[in-house]
Amino acid sequence: MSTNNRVDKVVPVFPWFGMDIGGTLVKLVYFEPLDLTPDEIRTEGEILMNIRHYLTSNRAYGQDGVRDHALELNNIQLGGRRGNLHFIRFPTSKMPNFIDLCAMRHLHTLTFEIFATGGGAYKFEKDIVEKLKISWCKCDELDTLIKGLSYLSKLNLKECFYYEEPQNDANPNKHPFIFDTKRPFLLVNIGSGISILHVDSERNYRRITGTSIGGGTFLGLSCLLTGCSSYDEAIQLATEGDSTKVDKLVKDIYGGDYERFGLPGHIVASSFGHMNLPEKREQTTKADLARATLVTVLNNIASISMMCARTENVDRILFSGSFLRINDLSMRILAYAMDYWSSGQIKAIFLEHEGYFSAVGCLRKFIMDANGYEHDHIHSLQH
Ligand SMILES: Nc1ncnc2c1ncn2[C@@H]1O[C@H](COP(=O)(O)OP(=O)(O)O)[C@@H](O)[C@H]1O
Ligand SMILES: CC(C)(COP(=O)(O)O)[C@@H](O)C(=O)NCCC(=O)O
Repeated sequence: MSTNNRVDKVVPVFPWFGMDIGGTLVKLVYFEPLDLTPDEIRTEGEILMNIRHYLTSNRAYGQDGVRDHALELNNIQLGGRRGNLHFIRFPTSKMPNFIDLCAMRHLHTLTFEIFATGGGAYKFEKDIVEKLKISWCKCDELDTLIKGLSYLSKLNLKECFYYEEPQNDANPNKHPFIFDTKRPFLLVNIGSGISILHVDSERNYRRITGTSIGGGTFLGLSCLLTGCSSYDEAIQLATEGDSTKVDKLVKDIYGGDYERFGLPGHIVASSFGHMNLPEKREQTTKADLARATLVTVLNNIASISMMCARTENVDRILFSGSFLRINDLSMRILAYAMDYWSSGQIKAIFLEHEGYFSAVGCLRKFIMDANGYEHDHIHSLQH
């Protein structure tokens, strides 16, 4: 650690990273300092300078790594320094290659600290500590999720948004939502699986429940049913498909609405309910199957989230997680479902940095720990 005289704060040694090694994707946030002093540049050393140039001058790293350029936050203040925040992802299945690449680029000859979270922070710890010399600090993924959310929603006033008229595809209708973390809300994190949290404040939350039917289910079933091989392809197919060719609707069973219990004819009575009949199977396309898979997963998420919001007595549901990446369709379906089933009482809110909050939370914790803020501990209760 070194002391920064300009702001009288302890500035941790560069490089500054936060990392979330999830069930499907690794999310890496990198803070690129823009205010390096001539002295710092002189002592930075070749390896660090190469890392900085490599990460900031490329948008793709090998075949699998991507820098989400559109999400970059420029010229921000973090830990008393000015810089750009970069958002990078790659598949968790490539984690062993990543560790080897770091060793090849001589990262193991440097001494620095990385705060990491997600299941992979535990699963890959032994390998990382053995092959690289870095100090590996594990953080809880839900603590850092809330920390990162709180930080980014304050930093970026356009972080949160909602749809005014979600069912109207022709109208973007995306509006910024000024988010107040002091009032309770539900946080539904749609990653490989799903965790649902009741958040009272940044320091106080409960994990209410979860479900295994999440982003991994959509991707896995889409690959099985359509032969596609990536998330982007699955989403593209779903956008083009018609789920009513696959799902049995209330009107397919009743010939109209089931009025007594308020079930309109257009809602799904049975997901994939048409697929037992050979003639129906013949009429469906890959796109229809991808769309039905998406709608099945979303209906389940919407119904569990709505039930939780009602029992927890909250009127805002925030949806995070990389499942919502390039997925305007799903956000609109969720927003419409919340609006429809709550008669406008419960609002669905979405986030620009989708799956990156836990990684940002790690970075923030790294800066705070350097400054000895041990008491910034989020109070988490198990259900
Ligand atoms: N490039 C991608 N590759 C794989 N899955 C992706 C990609 N982009 C979005 N997804 C979706 O995001 C989900 C993972 O979300 P994420 O929040 O990163 O969870 P995790 O932390 O479990 O990796 C996947 O299951 C998939 O539905
Ligand atoms: C185990 C997990 C917290 C891991 O997080 P992820 O990598 O999926 O983001 C999540 O997949 C989850 O909450 N699954 C649902 C488990 C359940 O409550 O049934």
